[in-house]
Amino acid sequence: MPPEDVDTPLSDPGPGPATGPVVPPTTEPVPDPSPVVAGHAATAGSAPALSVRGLWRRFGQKVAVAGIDLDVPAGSFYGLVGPNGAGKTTTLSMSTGLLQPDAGTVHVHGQDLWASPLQVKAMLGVLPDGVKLFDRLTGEQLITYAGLLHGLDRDTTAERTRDLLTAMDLTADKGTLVVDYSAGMTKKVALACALVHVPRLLVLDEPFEAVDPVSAANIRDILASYVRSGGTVIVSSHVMDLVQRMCDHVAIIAGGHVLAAGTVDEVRGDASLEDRFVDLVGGRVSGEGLAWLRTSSD
Ligand SMILES: Nc1ncnc2c1ncn2[C@@H]1O[C@H](COP(=O)(O)OP(=O)(O)OP(=O)(O)O)[C@@H](O)[C@H]1O
Repeated sequence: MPPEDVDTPLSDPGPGPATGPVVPPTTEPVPDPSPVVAGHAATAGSAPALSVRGLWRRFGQKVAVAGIDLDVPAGSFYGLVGPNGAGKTTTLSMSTGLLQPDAGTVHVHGQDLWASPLQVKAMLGVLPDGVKLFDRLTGEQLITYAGLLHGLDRDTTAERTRDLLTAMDLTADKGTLVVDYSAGMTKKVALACALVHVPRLLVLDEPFEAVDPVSAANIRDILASYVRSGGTVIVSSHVMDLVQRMCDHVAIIAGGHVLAAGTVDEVRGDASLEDRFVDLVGGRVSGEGLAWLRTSSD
């Protein structure tokens, strides 16, 4: 039986102490995952990092997610794209234990999320949409709190907190209350909290929204390094160009359904991802529609 909905990623301490650097070392990169189409087997011999089957969620009369199947290969950098209201956040929330599905199963590295929520959540780093944080803590305190909740010892937590503050360009503001952070700073400190315990699977809902270009480039480097070392990242984004450049796999969802999924090259074919997205999703409207919006009287 699934647990009740949870509204903060910091509410579940992961078991066991963990050690090691904040971002897994890059000295032994793992090879890129082999091409996979969602719903099919992942890299031979290993369970997908995330496997969802028949995921459903309704809000009143609105079906937000209508029976989604998705396999995210271990070691992939996976983009989840779709128009506003497509069901991305609802899918990611159900895939990370933040929202109870009406039906369907979620497995993370082969383990059933709802049967073993604590074990599975210890493998997850989550940046949810509309992050709810303990914002009366300073940035430094918040990352420290996240590390300790996940069972890290104090020295490891302090070291990683320092490194993460540097990586997110938040060192100068480490003593500022999170409630006084800008939207981008809040996003970055939340991302630091998601990384501090070195999860096996990072699930990031719109991680670059409101983040400045330099910080975004730094975060992309951190995530790319994390993937090269064997971690798996799922990001939702509306920026097709970014997903095409950054991700190796992508799923396009709309209306609570998966329209296409696979490697980025498989999904986009000969077109750009953006053109493929518009082809599949449709919805372009003529710019001639808002005649009253013209400022010239001509
Ligand atoms: N708590 C809720 N109560 C009622 N309806 C909801 C709720 N959460 C989501 N929905 C509805 O479910 C649908 C999917 O929403 P969701 O937030 O998953 O979309 P999304 O793809 O993340 O959109 P966006 O790109 O705009 O963030 C939308 O129609 C939305 O209005």
